[in-house]
Amino acid sequence: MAEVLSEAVGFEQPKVELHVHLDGAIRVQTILDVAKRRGVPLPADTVEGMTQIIILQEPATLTEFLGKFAEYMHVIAGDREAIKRIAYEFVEDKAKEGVVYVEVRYSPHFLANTQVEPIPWDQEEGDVSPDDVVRLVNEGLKEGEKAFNVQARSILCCMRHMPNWSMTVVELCKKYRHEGVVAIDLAGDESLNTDAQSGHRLAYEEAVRCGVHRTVHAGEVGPPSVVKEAVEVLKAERIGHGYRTLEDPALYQQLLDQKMHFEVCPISSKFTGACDPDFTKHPVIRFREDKANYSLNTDDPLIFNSTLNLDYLTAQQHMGFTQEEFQRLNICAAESCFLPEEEKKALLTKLYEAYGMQKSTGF
Ligand SMILES: O=c1[nH]cnc2c1ncn2[C@H]1C[C@H](O)[C@@H](CO)O1
Repeated sequence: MAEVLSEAVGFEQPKVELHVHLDGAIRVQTILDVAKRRGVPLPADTVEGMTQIIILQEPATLTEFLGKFAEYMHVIAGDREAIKRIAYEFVEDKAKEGVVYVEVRYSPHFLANTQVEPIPWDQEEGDVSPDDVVRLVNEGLKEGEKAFNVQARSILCCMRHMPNWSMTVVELCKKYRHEGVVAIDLAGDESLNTDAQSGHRLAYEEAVRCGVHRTVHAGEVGPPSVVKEAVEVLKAERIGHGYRTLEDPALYQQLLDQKMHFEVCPISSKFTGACDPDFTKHPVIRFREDKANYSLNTDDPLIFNSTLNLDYLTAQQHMGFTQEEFQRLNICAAESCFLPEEEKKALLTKLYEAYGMQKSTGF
């Protein structure tokens, strides 16, 4: 897919990306390098070979997609140098894609090998805790920001199937809120667990109490009731994906009225089976027609073998998106980002200038 359209550029102006998983955006070369250094055996020893193993070749289910992380997470998890490296390289990759501001998310527990129960990816116990992971990612992002002139912030993920991790996640959000962590998320398999368990609810209550920003994966493959719960119970300020909101017209209208932000990931939604693979039927077309508040994002470019440009090109070539709409949705993304107000204003000014607009004549 990437090869066919690789020459064209969908939107060349500065972009904002709000929904991308750090552990779904690792370079294959880095996985190979780290595996070699640590002596971890892999089923292939070339970028091409490992890419074929990691990527989803055809539309699948969210559950099948989530299984792909097990192909390589054991290589990176528990290794300080690797964790910092993936964060740094991530910023470099975003700079090349023309992103000026990004919020990148991950589960600190999934990259740890101690103080996490159970220890993920069949690792032996080591000495990298979820707290260490957050510090290492912060360092990598900060160094990347300086080197590549991209503003990068992070979001820490709770995992649907691990409610016992969630209080630690919110505590880490609080601890590192002045070092680049801007919000909490709830990710994972919505199709297995449609009601948020009490561990997640308590963590989100604490987030509200402490002014930690909140986003929730909801309505990606789960029914509109998951979106409703995200908004009403978890007090989500943004919705990850949210496609199935359209099945509940009253809920959709309510979210339109309150200008809820939908973090849309077109290519992802095809490969996870969240949406019809025919892009001309994609929910984001309806979002566009209704002038909803939404952004375009990659989600997990490693596993979809994609780039942000490919998401924009897809919107342009299969859904009739215009440059003007790309500008509008990036301004929506900046307005809905989790930066403090002053920094958000500066980001908006940067976009208005790049797009040649007066702030007052925006959309
Ligand atoms: O699209 C997604 N939906 C739900 N969960 C996801 C998606 N992409 C990645 N994840 C999970 C797997 C990652 O290990 C985790 C944290 O980034 O979040």
